[in-house]
Amino acid sequence: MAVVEREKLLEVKNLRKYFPAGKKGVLKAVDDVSFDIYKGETLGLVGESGCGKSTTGRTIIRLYDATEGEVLYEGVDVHDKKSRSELKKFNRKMQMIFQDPYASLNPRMTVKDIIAEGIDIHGLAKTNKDRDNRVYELLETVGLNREHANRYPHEFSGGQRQRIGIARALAVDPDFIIADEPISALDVSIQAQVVNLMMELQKERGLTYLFIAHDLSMVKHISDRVGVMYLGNIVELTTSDELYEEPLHPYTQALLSAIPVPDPELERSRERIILEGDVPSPINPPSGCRFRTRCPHAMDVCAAVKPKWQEAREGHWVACHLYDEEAVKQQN
Ligand SMILES: Nc1ncnc2c1ncn2[C@@H]1O[C@H](COP(=O)(O)OP(=O)(O)OP(=O)(O)O)[C@@H](O)[C@H]1O
Repeated sequence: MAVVEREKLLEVKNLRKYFPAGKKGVLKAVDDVSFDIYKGETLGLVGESGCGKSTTGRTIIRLYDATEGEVLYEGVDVHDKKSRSELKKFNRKMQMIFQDPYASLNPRMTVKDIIAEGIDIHGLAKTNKDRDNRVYELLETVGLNREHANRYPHEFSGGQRQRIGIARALAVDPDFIIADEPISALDVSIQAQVVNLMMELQKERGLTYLFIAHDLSMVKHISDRVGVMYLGNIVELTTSDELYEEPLHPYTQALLSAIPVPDPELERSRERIILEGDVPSPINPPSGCRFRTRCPHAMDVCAAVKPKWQEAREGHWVACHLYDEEAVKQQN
């Protein structure tokens, strides 16, 4: 895939986001994460609940300050102290769509005012009529219509509310959108519609997406490349096709084995990989490797030395001692 030759829009370098966690010290929600996103691509980010996907997205867009590391947008660090006007410029380029279309829209505002918020902040409409027309156009872009403009969020279904959230994000004509589990709260029948809408908008407007999700099958459908997060780290990153066909990390293999396939015959014959223990929490991370049953090293090496982040094959990155013999040797 030509992705590797494309121009970088975003570079995330050694990003860490720690939260204070009482007497226990710090909670390492994001712990040294690095990746690039190329212009016009969709990078999927998957992993179990609590692994740090949302915190990564929120830190990139500056909803949180980074504890350490850099986020370069077109080569400029978004976390550097900037003037108000520079920050405003960034805010226009990067937008976010949230998981819960019920909670993320102000119930007291009309759809028109919700969508026009960014238009107002950035002074994009010269007159009220211009403002209205922009809102009507955006409603039509996301598959709603102008009659919806004066209604309130509670009058809409989940899928329609997510469309309103998308229209709100598009109102300032961004280049980059972080979609934080935009379909998780929706009925399965509606999920594909929202994903298809996002893909159409990407094609029409040249958008770049960071698409955060639980659902691995939908992520494959929308993403050019996919990163797998585990306990605040990205453990594997490659093209969507390669990740699903030849996953290297035992954690990715386990996540993929949990996706049911429609063919009952095939489903019965598949090996389902069971991960040891509960979903790990960064507040109390497991001391040994959770993948030891899959790993010939079968030792606590992961707890002692973090596996190196390396390109195991061209464009296919992984952090696992299965592919880091040097670290294993040092431990022996
Ligand atoms: N504002 C915060 N203050 C303290 N801890 C937080 C905060 N936000 C997230 N966390 C913690 O950071 C860790 C990562 O959370 P995050 O929401 O990023 O995970 P996630 O992978 O997006 O999970 P989910 O899919 O459940 O949203 C969790 O342990 C969470 O409890």
